[in-house]
Amino acid sequence: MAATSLVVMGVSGSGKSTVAKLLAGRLGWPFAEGDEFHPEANVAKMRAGVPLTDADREPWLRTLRDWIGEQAAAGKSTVVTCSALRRAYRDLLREADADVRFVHLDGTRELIAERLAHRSGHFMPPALLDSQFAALEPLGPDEAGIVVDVADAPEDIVDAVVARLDD
Ligand SMILES: Nc1ncnc2c1ncn2[C@@H]1O[C@H](COP(=O)(O)OP(=O)(O)OP(=O)(O)O)[C@@H](O)[C@H]1O
Ligand SMILES: O=C(O)[C@H](O)[C@@H](O)[C@H](O)[C@H](O)CO
Repeated sequence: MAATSLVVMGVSGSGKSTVAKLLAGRLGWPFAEGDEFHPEANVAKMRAGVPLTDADREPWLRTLRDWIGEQAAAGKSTVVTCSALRRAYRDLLREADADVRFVHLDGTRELIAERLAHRSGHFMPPALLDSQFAALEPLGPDEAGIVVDVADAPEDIVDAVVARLDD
């Protein structure tokens, strides 16, 4: 049985880091913060308020895919944060030799903008939120994964994900 990788996805500020760290702790699975896999040029671009292009994201997605694959080859299931906004990005991550499933943190622009307005110490400017929603393609019915509501508390979201792991 292949190892699983749960990719916690959604727009900037949807709570990926918050939820994924809790989830990884609960499951005891290795965790990767997708933000840390960006080439320096991508971080500089986002910091400057410029949305990433498909070409910018491709090398980043490849390194994440490779990390998932390496862990799976060692028999380890993983939790990863990655915005994974477009289906093509998720297709790339699914190339990993693992059971790759997505957890979409779904919420309104209003709620997420409000949270971003109160977050400090992060390179991603709130002004990029509209571009994130513009790029977002929700999970298709044929894509393995679940959608959770970010209005719920992080612990409740983790409970919901764990409860559905055996689906
Ligand atoms: N379910 C939640 N309820 C209340 N506040 C939350 C919830 N999830 C996250 N937050 C808060 O919202 C802000 C954004 O969360 P977080 O940094 O985890 O998002 P992110 O998706 O990882 O963002 P980015 O993609 O920009 O790194 C943080 O200040 C966090 O504390
Ligand atoms: O695809 C993207 O535009 C990026 O991945 C962003 O979403 C950031 O990495 C992150 O979510 C912001 O901190």
